Amino acid sequence: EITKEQQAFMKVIVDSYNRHQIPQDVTKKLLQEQYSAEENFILLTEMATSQVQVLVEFTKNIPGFLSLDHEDQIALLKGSAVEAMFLRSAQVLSTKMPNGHTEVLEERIRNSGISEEFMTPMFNFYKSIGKLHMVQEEQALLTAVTILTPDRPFVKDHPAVERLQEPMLEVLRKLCALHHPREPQYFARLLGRLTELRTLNHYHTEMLTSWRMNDQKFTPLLCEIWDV
Ligand SMILES: Cc1cc(C(=O)O[C@@H]2C[C@H]3CC[C@]2(C)C3(C)C)ccc1N
Repeated sequence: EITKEQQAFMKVIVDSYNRHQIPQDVTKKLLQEQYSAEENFILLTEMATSQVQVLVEFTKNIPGFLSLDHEDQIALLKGSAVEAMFLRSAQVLSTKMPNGHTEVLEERIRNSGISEEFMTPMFNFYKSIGKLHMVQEEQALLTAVTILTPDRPFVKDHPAVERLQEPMLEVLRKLCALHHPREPQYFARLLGRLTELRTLNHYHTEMLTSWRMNDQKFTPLLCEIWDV
């Protein structure tokens, strides 16, 4: 079963995942600020910016990450940011939010200048994540596994990243068996979500381009992480 050192390893990741939540003031604003496409976009920009900050803090605490080649650290962060954000917001939307917040956030996302063709795959993903009823340990480890994907663009030392990702996949597999004993395929379904996540990268790039075209303003951090 899960060994002592795997438990310690998992605790580091889960504590970091829970410690770095999206600041309350951002989620509070979701309910307060008035409701226009412009205002909604500004809120999403704040949310995305704080999600990137949370992502960077979480990533730094993944055991072994800071001992990777520095350029590979950046390549992994930039390559996984969108997926980690969609994962985090899917979890926020499907569990964390006090009831009532979810609908408001969903409405604001739907009315923020994101065109319909990206909305559908995005919300389909949110629904498919919600149906999994992941426990928080699984959410934290799945996010860490996503960040440590060796085949991101510009990653030089693949084997070094694989050596970090493998033990995480092993713990995640055991967790799934532990928390979902009657669903032997649960782990496979979880990894299947990562494939679905990759398709969202493409839609996200289109979202950024269409926002850019409408001359919407981005924050420096979002420009840096997505080279826009
Ligand atoms: C450059 C830029 C990017 C985003 C973004 O990616 O938002 C993410 C897409 C969905 C998944 C996480 C987001 C915050 C979301 C819930 C809107 C939002 C605003 C903005 N000015």
